[in-house]
Amino acid sequence: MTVNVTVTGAAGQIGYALLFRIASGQLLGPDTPVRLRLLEIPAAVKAAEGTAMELDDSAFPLLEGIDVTDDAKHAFDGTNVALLVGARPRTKGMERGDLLEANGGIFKPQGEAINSGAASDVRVLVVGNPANTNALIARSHAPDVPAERFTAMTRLDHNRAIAQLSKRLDAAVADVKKMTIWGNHSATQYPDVFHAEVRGQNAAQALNDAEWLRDTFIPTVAKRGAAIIEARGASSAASAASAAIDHVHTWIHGTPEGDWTSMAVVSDGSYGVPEGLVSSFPVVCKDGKWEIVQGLDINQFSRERIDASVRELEEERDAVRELGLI
Ligand SMILES: NC(=O)C1=CN([C@@H]2O[C@H](COP(=O)(O)OP(=O)(O)OC[C@H]3O[C@@H](n4cnc5c(N)ncnc54)[C@H](O)[C@@H]3O)[C@@H](O)[C@H]2O)C=CC1
Ligand SMILES: O=C([O-])CC(=O)C(=O)O
Repeated sequence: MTVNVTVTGAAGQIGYALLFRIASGQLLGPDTPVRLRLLEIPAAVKAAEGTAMELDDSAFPLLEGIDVTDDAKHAFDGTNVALLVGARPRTKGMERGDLLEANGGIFKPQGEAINSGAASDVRVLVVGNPANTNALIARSHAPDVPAERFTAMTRLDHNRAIAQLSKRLDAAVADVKKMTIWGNHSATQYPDVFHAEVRGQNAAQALNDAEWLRDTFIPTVAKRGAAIIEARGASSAASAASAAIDHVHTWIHGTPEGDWTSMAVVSDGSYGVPEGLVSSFPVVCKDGKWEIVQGLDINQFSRERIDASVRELEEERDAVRELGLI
């Protein structure tokens, strides 16, 4: 059956890297036809139409149709997978906190449109920053959609952490399992290697280097977004699109046996993260559903870092509450 996929911010740099991969079957699999709905602001509709022309020109066998619109209601009508990418990206020198107000207004009407028109199986991934809190806003305006369908992206952080660890241990990326990102998709995020495994061995033990972990690994992963901006003069785009593909593919098709992934999901109170916050956890996916991995032993070092990132999420929640956005 054909799956309707909505992409917001379709004319942006992530959109440009993402759409061709969706249309080629990498999001949903090689047997699933897809219909795309591209949502943009009026000023960027023409550019999105240009991308749609290129999608046509690629003659993707799985692509059944493309609609470009500036109307959120139309964009989300009957949607099965909604990728909320459109937002104001952080530019040089800008703090993520500044983004809250600029982006909050976008995600309220989009949540309402998802609530009123999306398919009953809709799955939502928020990529646009501040992703966790934007997901919180969208979710709070979609009371009829089950909370577990709203997620935010920390898969890029997860992939960055795997890449850094595999380099350090001279291991293949595929040899790293059970990486975890906790908390917010921001510089306070906590990439946790204490439960990770490299070639079957505990990663923290394999590293045996608390200093590198604390002073190099964690800040490198947590500040990678800023480092890319510094280097490219623009924020991560192809790697972000790749992580969005990974996130939804894993959600639908499942995590491999003996592994898990990281997703920011609506907290049920697990690991002391207040209920309702959209926070990153280790999750396993099966049959199109995610579940937080339970029972992990959290040491003091990890506890402090998880708590700090969760505190930031609470502050963001309080700020958008004050702005009347939730
Ligand atoms: N969660 C994550 O790991 C990552 C998140 N991001 C975030 O993703 C977002 C998009 O990044 P880029 O594509 O590089 O930005 P971009 O500026 O190239 O594109 C954003 C697009 O969104 C559109 N847009 C703005 N408001 C909209 C609305 N209300 N409805 C529909 N479209 C709208 C703009 O017209 C623009 O075309 C940014 O917020 C960025 O910070 C980027 C990298 C990683
Ligand atoms: O900070 C940004 O705008 C881009 C971002 O989220 C990342 O690269 O992780």
